[in-house]
Amino acid sequence: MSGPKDAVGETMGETLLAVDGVSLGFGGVKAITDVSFDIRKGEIRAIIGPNGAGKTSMLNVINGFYHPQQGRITYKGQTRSRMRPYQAASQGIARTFQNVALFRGMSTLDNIMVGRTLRMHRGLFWQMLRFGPAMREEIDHRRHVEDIIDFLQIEAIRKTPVGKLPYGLQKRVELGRALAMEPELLLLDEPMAGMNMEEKEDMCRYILDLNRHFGTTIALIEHDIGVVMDLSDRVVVLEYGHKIADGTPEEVKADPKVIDAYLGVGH
Ligand SMILES: Nc1ncnc2c1ncn2[C@@H]1O[C@H](COP(=O)(O)OP(=O)(O)OP(=O)(O)O)[C@@H](O)[C@H]1O
Repeated sequence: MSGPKDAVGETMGETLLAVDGVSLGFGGVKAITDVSFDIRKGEIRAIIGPNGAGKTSMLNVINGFYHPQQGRITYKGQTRSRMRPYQAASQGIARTFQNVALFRGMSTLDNIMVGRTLRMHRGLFWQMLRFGPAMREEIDHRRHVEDIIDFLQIEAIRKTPVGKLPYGLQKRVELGRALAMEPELLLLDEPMAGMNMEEKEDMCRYILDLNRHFGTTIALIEHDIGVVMDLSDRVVVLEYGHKIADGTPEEVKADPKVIDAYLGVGH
């Protein structure tokens, strides 16, 4: 597994997304309380914290799935308190889920093609005729999907129904579907959950390659602290819905609040 990144650190800079004073509750349950942090262009930003800390809720706020009762999200300079997930997607925010969310009966290739639908401009009429501009567009989409299949080294399973694949490969296909949207900001919810050591190392490599070679900004939730420390440029730590720390992996690791709340538990 690679060590901390240096190359990206040099190009990292302007704020891509800012979370400002966000609070989110479900009835009596406060999932997030007055949390602020930013994600800079080109970085890998980890969100960590114990179970129930509000991490997944935060990803859901960022991609428009939940609307915060308080606070705002500013993405590429545009501030919003509400946005639908499809708007987030069309503005370049893609995500994967804690539990794989693929069409299990469909092949790897078709699942990744689904990720392209947002990028298709021609209407159904042209698509049905497979004629002129629609045909050219479909060829472009297929080429893009083939590039993703190459990148993720899943050529051998391109025709396999994803329900038949081992879990680690399903997670890789799900990453492929998110990549098909050509995201500027990629949200990964526990991309390594349930994986063995080798699968984790592979996934780490894909995430780092994506970030380094394609410049994709990544925000990820991950429970494996070793992975977080290796991959991330900066880490935000939540506990019971509150932000308790924010900084480089080294800063966060040394923070007594984090040690008490999180690292102290199993490390
Ligand atoms: N849809 C919901 N309805 C009611 N309560 C919810 C909902 N989603 C989350 N919560 C509650 O909000 C709090 C934060 O949950 P969340 O799933 O965001 O935490 P998490 O840090 O992602 O946890 P984990 O690491 O276990 O996935 C928890 O108390 C959870 O029970």
